[in-house]
Amino acid sequence: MYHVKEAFYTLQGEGAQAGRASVFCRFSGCNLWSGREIDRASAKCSFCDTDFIGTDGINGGRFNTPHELADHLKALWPVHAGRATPYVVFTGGEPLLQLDTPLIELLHSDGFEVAVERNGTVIPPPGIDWLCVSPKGTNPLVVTRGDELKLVFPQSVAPPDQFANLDFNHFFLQPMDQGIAHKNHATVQATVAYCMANPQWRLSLQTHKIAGFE
Ligand SMILES: C[S@@+](CC[C@H](N)C(=O)[O-])C[C@H]1O[C@@H](n2cnc3c(N)ncnc32)[C@H](O)[C@@H]1O
Ligand SMILES: Nc1nc2[nH]cc(C(=O)O)c2c(=O)[nH]1
Ligand code: SF4
Ligand SMILES: [Mg+2]
Repeated sequence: MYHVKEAFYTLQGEGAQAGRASVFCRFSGCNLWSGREIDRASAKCSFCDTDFIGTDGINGGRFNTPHELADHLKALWPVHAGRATPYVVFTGGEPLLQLDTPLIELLHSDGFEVAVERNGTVIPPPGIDWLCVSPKGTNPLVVTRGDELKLVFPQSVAPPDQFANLDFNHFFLQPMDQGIAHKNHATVQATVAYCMANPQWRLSLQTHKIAGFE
């Protein structure tokens, strides 16, 4: 049984694939936070910007089999998509608590590329086409390779230096959203300054929030 908070068609807003049309599947639940505000301060990840409790979001629900969920996600990709490769992004919550090989294989057999946004503390199944890892505080990474490392910045206990030599093709810093408009905000300025002083790192802005397309 899969628990999905919400699923929707949009553009990837962040990182190296920003701007790409994507079906998002947001799984319910996370291993680093209950999702309840009352637990936030004591959670292993305390700056989360997402509601991932329950299955009550748009196109959310419980799915008994990988076939059911794959069909549900496939139906969100536009029929007249031309030459674009269909793309699904699994996020959450922590998607690797639920994503498994049968679901990945079904999506592959229908031509989808499969991407994952993960916190790095859960071992992924094989076959994922695009792995984004976003380390959280001192929670140990169980896998230190992937396509992109996207660190929310700043985290005092997780400075970028700690990750700069890991086996990734892209290194991004994403300003921590604290519910304040991005423009001219001190966190964005600090992130820009860090990337300018350490050009291995690139700026990732959450474009869906800035442009308001979601
Ligand atoms: C909500 S998380 C879900 C996936 C997974 N649990 C993870 O943490 O990577 C999706 C992305 O949003 C980022 N994120 C979460 N809270 C944020 C915040 N307050 N500001 C900026 N990015 C944030 C995460 O680091 C991650 O890259
Ligand atoms: N448009 C859009 N892009 C995203 N990239 C990563 C997201 C996430 O919450 O994992 C996200 C999201 O929530 N919306
Ligand atoms: S690990 Fe990801 S989903 Fe879990 S609380 Fe942190 S940002 Fe949110
Ligand atoms: Mg998000």
